[in-house]
Amino acid sequence: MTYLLKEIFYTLQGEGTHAGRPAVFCRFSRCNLWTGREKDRARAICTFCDTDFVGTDGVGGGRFATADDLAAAVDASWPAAGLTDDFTDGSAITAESDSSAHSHAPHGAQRKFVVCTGGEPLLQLDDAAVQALHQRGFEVAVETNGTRTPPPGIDWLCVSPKIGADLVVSRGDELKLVYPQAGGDPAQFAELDFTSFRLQPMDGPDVQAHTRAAIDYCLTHPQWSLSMQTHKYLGIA
Ligand SMILES: C[S@@+](CC[C@H](N)C(=O)[O-])C[C@H]1O[C@@H](n2cnc3c(N)ncnc32)[C@H](O)[C@@H]1O
Ligand SMILES: Nc1nc2[nH]cc(C(=O)O)c2c(=O)[nH]1
Ligand code: SF4
Ligand SMILES: [Mg+2]
Repeated sequence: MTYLLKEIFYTLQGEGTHAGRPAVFCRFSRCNLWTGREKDRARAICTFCDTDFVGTDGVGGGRFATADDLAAAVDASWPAAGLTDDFTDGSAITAESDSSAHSHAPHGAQRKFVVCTGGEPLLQLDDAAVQALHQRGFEVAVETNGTRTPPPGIDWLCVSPKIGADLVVSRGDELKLVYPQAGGDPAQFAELDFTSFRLQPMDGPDVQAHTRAAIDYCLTHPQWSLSMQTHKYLGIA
C-alpha cells in the first residue's frame, strides 16, 4: 500500500479536546467529498473546507511505500531526545512520581501524539499504518468525516459529520460538528455514542456570526461545548 501525504508537520493540536497538545499532523491527500479544486467547490458535497489537501507537495509530504516508511517520517517530525523519548512507553513515569509528593505523572509524560487528518484520512489509513505508528510509540488520533469505517486500534477518534454525506461512524471519542451547516441541526447527532459533543464555528467571511451562533447554541444546549480553531488565532500551522 502506497500512502499519499500532502504534508507532515509538528505543531499544537488547535481544535477540540486536545487543543494545545503538541502533535505531529499527518495530512493525507484526497477526499471523497470534494476534489480540492476551487472550480469544483460549489458542486461538492462538502463546500466549506478550509484545507489544501491536493497532491503531495507540502512540507514533509510525499509518497510512502510502506506503513513503516510513513511511521518513520512521522517519528522524524517529533522532537528528538529529552524527556519525550524516556516517557514513550510510560516506564519512566513510576520512578519519577514515586519521588514526588503527588501521584500524578510528571510533566513530559504524555505519549508521542500523531493526528491523522487530510483530506479524508480513512481513504488511506489502514490497520498496518496504525500498528506502525503504535510500534514507534505514538498515540494515534484521527480526524474524519465519518463516511468510512475506521481500522481498529485508533486511540482518539474525532468525527465531523457533513450534511449530505452518509455517516457510517456512530461512535467515537469526539463528535465535532462544523456549525452552522444548512440542514444540520445538532440535535440529529446528539444521541450518537460519543464522549464529547462540540460545535466548531464555520470559518469563512461570516466566522464572527457563526461563532456567536455556536456560543448561543452551547449555552442553551449544554451537552455541547465550543471548539475553537485556536491555531488560526495563534498564527501557527
Ligand atoms: C480539513 S478536515 C480533514 C478531516 C476530515 N476530512 C473531516 O472533515 O473531518 C479537519 C477538520 O476541519 C474542519 N473544518 C473544515 N473546514 C472548516 C471550516 N471552514 N470551518 C471550521 N472547521 C472546518 C472539519 O470539519 C474537520 O473537523
Ligand atoms: N494546529 C492545527 N490543529 C488542527 N486540528 C485539526 C486540523 C486539521 O486540519 O485537521 C488542524 C490543523 O490544520 N492545524
Ligand atoms: S470532508 Fe474534510 S477534507 Fe473533505 S472537503 Fe470536507 S472538511 Fe475538507
Ligand atoms: Mg486544518
